[in-house]
Amino acid sequence: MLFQVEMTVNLPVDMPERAAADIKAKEKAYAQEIQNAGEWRHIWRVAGTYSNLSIFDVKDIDRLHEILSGLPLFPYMAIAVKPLVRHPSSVRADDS
Ligand SMILES: O=C(O)CC1=CCC(=O)O1
Repeated sequence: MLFQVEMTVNLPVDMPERAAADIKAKEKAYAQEIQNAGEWRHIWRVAGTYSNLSIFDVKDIDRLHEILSGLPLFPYMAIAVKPLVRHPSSVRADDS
């Protein structure tokens, strides 16, 4: 199943710089692991924001929730999920 996910990060203003750098490094490692596994298909920065737009390809919504709730930045993010289905006018042979 394909999902579009928008994540907006809101770190507390009083979070020490070192703690912020550490959590961002953990987030990157986790995100790259899921990308390499093929479940996190795209991640794009929304220009001018601290948000990303991502596409996930997972077996079900429970797996998506498992991934998202495991994000180190999860406690500091607003997340919006939209399920996607194939568009009848798409010229792509698959859903890549
Ligand atoms: O910086 C972000 O948009 C938050 C984030 C999600 C995965 C990642 O590596 O950073």
